[in-house]
Amino acid sequence: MTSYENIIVTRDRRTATITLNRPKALNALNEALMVEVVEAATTLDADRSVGAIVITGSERAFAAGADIKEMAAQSYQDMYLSDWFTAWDRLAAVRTPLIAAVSGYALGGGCELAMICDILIASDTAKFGQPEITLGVIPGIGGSQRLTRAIGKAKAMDLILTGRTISADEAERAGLVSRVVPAASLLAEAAEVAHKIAEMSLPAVYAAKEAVNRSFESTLTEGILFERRTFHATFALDDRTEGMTAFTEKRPPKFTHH
Ligand SMILES: CC(C)=CC(=O)SCCNC(=O)CCNC(=O)[C@H](O)C(C)(C)COP(=O)(O)OP(=O)(O)OC[C@H]1O[C@@H](n2cnc3c(N)ncnc32)[C@H](O)[C@@H]1OP(=O)(O)O
Repeated sequence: MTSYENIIVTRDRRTATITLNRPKALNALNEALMVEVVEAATTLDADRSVGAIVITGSERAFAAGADIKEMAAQSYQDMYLSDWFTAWDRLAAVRTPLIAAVSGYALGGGCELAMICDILIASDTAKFGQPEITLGVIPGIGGSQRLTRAIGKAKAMDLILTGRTISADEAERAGLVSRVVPAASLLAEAAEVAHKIAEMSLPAVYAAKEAVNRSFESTLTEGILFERRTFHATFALDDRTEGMTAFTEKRPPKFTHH
């Protein structure tokens, strides 16, 4: 496994965990950290023995946002010519399910990173927000789009225009978070979810993730057709035969991920 400066990557059975590790800066997302997260996630995504990836931070901060100190000296030309933040699109293209395990601050880019993930598990200490407006800028890693799709226009406008921070409970009520757990059990809960997903048929999991994500990109009619055709395609899988046979034989399935 590659060694990294700003993240730690660990493996456990068919799952992996990427831990953001810039504690002195509350895991602020500088360019180096961004490149490392994207490289680690795409490498794990290409490894068929990995069925789910957890992304987490520390107890105090998942990530306190994009690195303000790094951005402060940048000009418009720097941002535009380098297409700053475009690397995060490669994380969004990862096919392996991504589970964000969020404790403490998930602000600005930190909240946006969590929203790129497929399942967002928060500890009861988590705080979410898009405070970019307080810096004279706006979200830049998809916050205005993903937050609005997750919690609706009224609430997204409230957070993005005022920069206010919300608790884990408010985030769960708003639909941003899949579940809220005590801080002490956050990583165990995320690992359990990851292991459960990783036991499923990998191609069926990829197909399910793709179908859900398609709902954000298409009309209802197109999305339903995409789902139906993808469902039909699962009948080509050995795992589909195994799953249905195992059910009729009243035993757990043994998926081979084919
Ligand atoms: C612009 C786009 C597109 C996206 C963005 O994400 S912009 C950033 C959005 N995030 C923020 O505005 C949050 C900034 N951070 C804070 O408001 C506070 O740090 C806090 C409320 C999260 C925590 O406050 P606390 O008093 O507990 O801790 P600090 O002493 O303020 O922070 C510790 C240490 O971390 C550095 N830090 C924190 N956040 C960032 C950041 N986003 N970028 C760079 N550095 C950050 C902070 O400066 C301090 O380090 P020093 O002691 O060395 O100054």
